[in-house]
Amino acid sequence: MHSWVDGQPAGSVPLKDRGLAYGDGLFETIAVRAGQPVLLDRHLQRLDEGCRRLALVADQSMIRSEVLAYAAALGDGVLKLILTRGDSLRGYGINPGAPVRRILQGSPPASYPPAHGLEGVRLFPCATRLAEQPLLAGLKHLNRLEQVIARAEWQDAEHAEGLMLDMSGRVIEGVFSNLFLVCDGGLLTADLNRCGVAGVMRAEVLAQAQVLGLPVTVADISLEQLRQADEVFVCNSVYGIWPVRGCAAMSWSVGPLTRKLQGIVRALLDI
Ligand SMILES: C=C(O[C@@H]1C=C(C(=O)O)C=C[C@H]1N)C(=O)O
Ligand SMILES: Cc1ncc(COP(=O)(O)O)c(C=O)c1O
Repeated sequence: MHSWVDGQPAGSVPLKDRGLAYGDGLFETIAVRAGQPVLLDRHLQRLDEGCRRLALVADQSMIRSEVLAYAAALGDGVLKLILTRGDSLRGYGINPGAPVRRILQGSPPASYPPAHGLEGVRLFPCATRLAEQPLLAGLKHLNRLEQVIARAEWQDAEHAEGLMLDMSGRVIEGVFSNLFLVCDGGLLTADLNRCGVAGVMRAEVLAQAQVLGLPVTVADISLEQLRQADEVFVCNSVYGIWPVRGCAAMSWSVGPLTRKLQGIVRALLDI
């Protein structure tokens, strides 16, 4: 399907776009089923928070309308929404008059091997560490070089995702997913106030855990806590939940809490 730029079919953006020059913008990757964007409110909430923190002035109701119209035309697939701070010729200085640019791209449904969800995955232990930057932590901004470098660390099919630590060795997330541990019947996921992306699926899993009455802890996680977890899973907005069976010398069984949450998320994503 054709991409849209500022609500019009288009295949390119100007060379002066600040998203290209500086990664000055935000993005959302949204699963679309039967013409409906899945978890749209959560995506738009994160985008709104990103706009607030980056002082990007965007018309949120126009964005919602465009996403709904684009998703309806896409049917089933993945919708990528990019907002950039528009154009500037050179220099970091912001041109307050430049309107925020809206880019919508559609792609077919993700084609991950079904075994990832059924049998679980292994994580590659990435050497690339996440830098701490509280100003940007949690946002899905366009500067994703750490993930690009980390994803280039493995090519084999044995590893479906990578494990990323911060500079102090804390366990943070996957390269394109968030990470959960099941410990003593409750969920533990990393505090993302220093680095990491606060995923929409992570937020949904936390909300579902609350509905199920599960104890939830958001805190710093050590490698030793990861090793001793009863179950481990990763999640994102596109594939839902993958149980994790191993990472380097660590291994886990696929357990009942992971399966329960996976079932709930599968129903949402219709997969
Ligand atoms: C990096 C993108 O999006 C992330 C990656 C995936 C995926 O590959 O499964 C899913 C959702 C996003 N968190 C992208 O370019 O869309
Ligand atoms: C670094 C990182 N963490 C987590 C996620 C998961 O985010 P979401 O659940 O919003 O797809 C992504 C998705 O791109 C990501 O790139």
